[in-house]
Amino acid sequence: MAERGWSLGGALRGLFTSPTIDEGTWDDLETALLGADFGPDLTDELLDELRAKVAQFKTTDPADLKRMLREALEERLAAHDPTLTLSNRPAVVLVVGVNGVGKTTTIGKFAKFLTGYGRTVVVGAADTFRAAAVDQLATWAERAGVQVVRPQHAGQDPASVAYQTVQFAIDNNIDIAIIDTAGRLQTKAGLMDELGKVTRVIEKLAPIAETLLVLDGTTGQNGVAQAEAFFESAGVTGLVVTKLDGSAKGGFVLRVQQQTGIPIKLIGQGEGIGDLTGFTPHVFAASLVP
Ligand SMILES: Nc1nc2c(ncn2[C@@H]2O[C@H](COP(=O)(O)OP(=O)(O)OP(=O)(O)O)[C@@H](O)[C@H]2O)c(=O)[nH]1
Repeated sequence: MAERGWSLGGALRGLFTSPTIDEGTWDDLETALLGADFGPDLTDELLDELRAKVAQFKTTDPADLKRMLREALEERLAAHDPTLTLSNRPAVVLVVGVNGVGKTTTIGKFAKFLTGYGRTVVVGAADTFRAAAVDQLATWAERAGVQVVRPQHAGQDPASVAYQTVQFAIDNNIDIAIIDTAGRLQTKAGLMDELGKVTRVIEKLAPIAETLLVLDGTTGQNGVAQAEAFFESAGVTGLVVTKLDGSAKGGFVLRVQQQTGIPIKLIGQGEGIGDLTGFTPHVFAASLVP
């Protein structure tokens, strides 16, 4: 398996080639986990658990420690169900997040991903604050080969564009309607309330299958705060972590899922249309600790 930028592989290399587990091993492991953005609490928790296991199995072999680390990560990553619930017809997916985290890009990639599984998709441009945002979504829709519902005039109420998108899906028998929303800071109460309105209006036509919060994988504790605020205002059902490519922050994925209890459902690893994958705990753990 090719090593990912967010893998711990590089940071752990020296550690697991030393002949025996000693105090230096634990110091180096702590540095590697903190550097990869697991955060202090999770890092301590992992170190305590691994020290106990190493003692229990009376091993001094770094290869055993490596396997135990991979297993500890996988067990935690698998504590939440990453399955996307898209069986309603139409399945409505609302995509939310702060500015610039990669919402629109994610929607383009997600539309392509779904059509690859034979699903029909329409995307709705309910980001009506910026004309450029609508054009950007339309460009991604074209690349993905799916239809787009645009606002009928500048500044149209985002809830009404969302409604029209779901109506379009119903009228045209389309499987999945994905709705792009404007980026908003989680601290702006008015904008967060607007998401509640978008949700209520959509639900006049169809239940929302998934509300996906897009998080930039390099934002650390602030990403956790974003997840908590959006969870309260918008009832987030899943997280999408983007920009993991070129970041050394793979630990963020576990940290944000563990601290918020919201499952990670998709992972973005690049700006290309194919750079989105489902989240498979086993595969992710094996990539983190190769
Ligand atoms: N490297 C990398 N870049 C990404 C990824 N996802 C998105 N981007 C880049 O992040 C930037 C912002 O992406 P957008 O999709 O416009 O973000 P947005 O959340 O829709 O932005 P607003 O509409 O302003 O809120 C763009 O330059 C994207 O190419 C990713 O997984 N990896």
